[in-house]
Amino acid sequence: MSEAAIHSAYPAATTSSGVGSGLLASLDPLLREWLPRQRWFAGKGRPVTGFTLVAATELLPVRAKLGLLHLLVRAHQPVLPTQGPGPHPGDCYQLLLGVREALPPRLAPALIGRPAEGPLAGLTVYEALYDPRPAEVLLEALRTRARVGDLRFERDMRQDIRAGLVPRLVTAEQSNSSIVYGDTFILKLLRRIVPGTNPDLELPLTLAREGCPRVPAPAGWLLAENAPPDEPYVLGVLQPYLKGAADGWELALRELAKGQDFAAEARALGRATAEVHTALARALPTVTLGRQQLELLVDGMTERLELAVQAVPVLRPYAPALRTAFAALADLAAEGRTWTAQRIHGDLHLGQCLRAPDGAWSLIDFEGEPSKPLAERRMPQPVARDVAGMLRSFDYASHSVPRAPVPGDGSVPTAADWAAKCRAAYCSGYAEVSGCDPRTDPVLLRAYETDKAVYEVVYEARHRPDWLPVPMAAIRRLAANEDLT
Ligand SMILES: Nc1ncnc2c1ncn2[C@@H]1O[C@H](COP(=O)(O)OP(=O)(O)O)[C@@H](O)[C@H]1O
Ligand SMILES: O=P(O)(O)O[C@H]1O[C@H](CO)[C@@H](O[C@H]2O[C@H](CO)[C@@H](O)[C@H](O)[C@H]2O)[C@H](O)[C@H]1O
Repeated sequence: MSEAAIHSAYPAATTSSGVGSGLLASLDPLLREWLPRQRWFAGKGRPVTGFTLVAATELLPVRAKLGLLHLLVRAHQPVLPTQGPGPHPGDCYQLLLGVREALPPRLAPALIGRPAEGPLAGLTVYEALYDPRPAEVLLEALRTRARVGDLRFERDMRQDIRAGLVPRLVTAEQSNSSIVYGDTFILKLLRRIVPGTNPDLELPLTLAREGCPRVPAPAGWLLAENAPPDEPYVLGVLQPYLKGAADGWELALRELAKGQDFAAEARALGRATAEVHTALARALPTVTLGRQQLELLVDGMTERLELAVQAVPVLRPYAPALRTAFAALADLAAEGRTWTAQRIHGDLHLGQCLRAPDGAWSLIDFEGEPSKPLAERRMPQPVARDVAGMLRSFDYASHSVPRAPVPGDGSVPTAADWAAKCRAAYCSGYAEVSGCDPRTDPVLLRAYETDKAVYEVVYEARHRPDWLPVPMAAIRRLAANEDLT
């Protein structure tokens, strides 16, 4: 499809235009009900009290047989005491809405509703990504570098993107939404949108330029320009699809269930992590963290702990002991220790690692912790933070597979043995490539593992309460200062 065939009717950033507000008013009651049910909705547990339209673009005309609306919508919610001082404008979400007269039965699960009034009155509105046709429009727009209103579709011309690749929506649990095209490319559409350079595009582009093969090189990307406050929004990234790849989490659970160890893969993962870190340190600035910076880092960890205690009160009894892990780091800084910081992945765990059928590992999803401000996610940090994320993940895996009771005579490895072996192998692999074994800095590692476990407690309480016992078990061990490596 040519750019001309993609129709743009609404002016971009239609916050105050008559069409824009009429459109949102008609969608408001439907979105209030539908949005909080989505896996990627970040404001769970608080009602949505209203919406503001940030931008609306008509990718296919809504009065045609099939309409496609691209919306950036700010959802307003009551502010939590833990959110600190404002302003709190509400989270901005990217929505792709299909519009038809009636939904064919195969699209029934995608239904959002039928607006009673406004420009869409009498039509059926649904989640467009379930529908192949709108998904095709997105790929075609990337392929042809279309510009529609303020939407800018870009691509790397060195990668061949064939026309007509068949789309399918990824149904796995994720924080955003992804579409696979013909088992060749995968398009991740970010859901909670923040202005500015998004590391999910920035870091894979940087690594591709560095020739690092551990990350699929972006083939296309979608931006919104001129969105307030005048910084582009990164809305999506197209990357080569690693066909037949399995993620580290699936593989680890499979091996655990069979009673097999995972040390060889853990070592390969350590090597892959170090390759990525080494390339990032080459390409982007590194800084030295001295006493002052360390104090800020430790303050951040401590503050996150305090907020977590308020949000998830079962943490409270462990808080004093957990604080000592952070204080020990501050003590080292006070003695004059310094650390190097660089750009890192920021939310590394087994689910972010894909093993191709040939055994090669790739890292994906460089968005960082989605709940953190973008500026914080893009700050140089010690590599120990990513390492700690992976170490936590081996622990998560070992606690997630129900196993028959083990004899206790050492003949069958316990979950703890399994995780310990993975941890050691991962650190050895990391050291083989980087020349630096993360275990030689146990205070830093412990502080980051504690910080991560605290994050996980909040994450699980909010998104998957059944999983809460997994990070809580780690919290108990970290608080008891048990040897983790
Ligand atoms: N390049 C890729 N090749 C194959 N599968 C991928 C690729 N990138 C992501 N995936 C799969 O897509 C899903 C979502 O990817 P991810 O980037 O982690 O999204 P999110 O940030 O929404 O969690 C994961 O299940 C992952 O395994
Ligand atoms: O992959 P995302 O960017 O969506 O990351 C978030 O969700 C993860 C869960 O899907 C969560 O990871 C936690 O659970 C994993 C098992 O499902 C485990 O491997 C990780 O170690 C654990 O942290 C992640 O923290 C969150 O940011």
